[in-house]
Amino acid sequence: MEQYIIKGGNPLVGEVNISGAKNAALGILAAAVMSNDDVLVENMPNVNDTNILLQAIASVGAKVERIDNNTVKINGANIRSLCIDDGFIRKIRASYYLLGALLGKYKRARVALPGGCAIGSRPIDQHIKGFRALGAKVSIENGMIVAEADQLVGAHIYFDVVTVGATINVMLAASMAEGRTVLENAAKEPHIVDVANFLNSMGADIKGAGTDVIRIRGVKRFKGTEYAIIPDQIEAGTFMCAAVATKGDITVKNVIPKHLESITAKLLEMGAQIEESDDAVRVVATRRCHPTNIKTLPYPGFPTDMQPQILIALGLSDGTSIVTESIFENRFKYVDELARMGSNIKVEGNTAFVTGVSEYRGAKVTAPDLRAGAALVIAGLAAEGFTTVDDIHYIQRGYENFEGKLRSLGGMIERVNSEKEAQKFKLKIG
Ligand SMILES: CC(=O)N[C@H]1[C@@H](OP(=O)(O)OP(=O)(O)OC[C@H]2O[C@@H](n3ccc(=O)[nH]c3=O)[C@H](O)[C@@H]2O)O[C@H](CO)[C@@H](O)[C@@H]1O
Ligand SMILES: C=C(OP(=O)(O)O)C(=O)O
Repeated sequence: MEQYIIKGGNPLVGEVNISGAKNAALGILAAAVMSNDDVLVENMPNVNDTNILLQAIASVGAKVERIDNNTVKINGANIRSLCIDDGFIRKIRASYYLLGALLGKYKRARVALPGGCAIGSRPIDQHIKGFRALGAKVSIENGMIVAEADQLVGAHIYFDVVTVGATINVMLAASMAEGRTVLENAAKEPHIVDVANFLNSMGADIKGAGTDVIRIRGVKRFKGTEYAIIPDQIEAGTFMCAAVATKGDITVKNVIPKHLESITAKLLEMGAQIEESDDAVRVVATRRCHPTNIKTLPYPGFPTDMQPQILIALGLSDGTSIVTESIFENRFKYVDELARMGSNIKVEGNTAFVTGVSEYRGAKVTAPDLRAGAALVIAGLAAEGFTTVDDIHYIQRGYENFEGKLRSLGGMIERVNSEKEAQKFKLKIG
């Protein structure tokens, strides 16, 4: 099993290019099959989740052509099966976008129930409610979500909770329904806007994405398009927190600073210096950071996908912070792992009381999920001594060339496959 070996204690310094947003890419790649013409998607993050989705798209007959590392051409003209199920697709969350896309285009689909990070119960009732409101019959049969409709008809849908997945999924299906759909209490994340912009570039008629009311007029068919995915807000935020945790100086490049505002605001409160330009943000941290309180919220609030990474920095602050996780009920599992590194954190329900320690000490830890895994890597880079992070396949789901980017900032990190390789790395860097 692959693991990361890290020798910590060095500030991370330099510039890093941020990849395309995983959570936008997943919606966009699924949506691409709705056109029968060529769709070129640029700035696609080359990560396990996008690769699994592309394999699934290809397995039902869509043409998938890799142009280069971050560009793919998709043509959905010859889709021959509307049933998507394999061991891999069951592991990712965004498999459910194929349901919305295929239901919209062909009025029926069967897709395995989604997986994704085990961070809470993650129901899909709002997706089902939305599809049903459009006139589909939806059932769960042997681990598959089955949706079919004689005709999809636009509807007025009020989501009971603010949900990214259901907003995108119902938007996909409604974009090819008859007539008008209004989505109320819609999620406003940048990737919702990106998926809507992508659909519009194929000929959809979607207005209001980025606000909590999205209005969609269904169209009969989509044309081809060329589209570049937005930069990844969460990857950028992860490197920004790494700068603070390691008392470094990192410029994240190819970003949209507006998307990072909730993260920037918290890092400023923690005492970091921040410089913004049109498409870059520099984070400089010269001394131990200050504590602050954080509550995760839907956009434009502080993202739940950034909670573990900022908590790693707060765990080294000069006081006590309160971090409240309001989106997923089980997103503090990594705190037990961090305790092995000498942290002082107490979790009660959805709240973590984080008392800063002067340093982390290297230890052997296991990544429980994607963002917590990345957070433990940052802890390792900030820690004294060697850290081993196991189960790094979680991290590879969503970070492109994570260790390469960290190395370019001076991080001493190696991906190894055996104890022998681990020892070799340790001997090399001493
Ligand atoms: C692939 C992808 O884009 N994943 C992101 C997406 O996940 P995902 O789309 O699964 O998350 P949602 O925004 O849907 O979930 C938000 C909240 O709504 C609840 N809920 C959701 C759907 C539903 O039908 N019923 C329901 O009750 C969830 O349990 C959760 O408490 O948004 C999350 C919140 O920003 C991020 O952490 C994930 O990285
Ligand atoms: C939770 C995440 O992803 P997913 O919804 O795909 O599990 C994430 O990206 O942090």
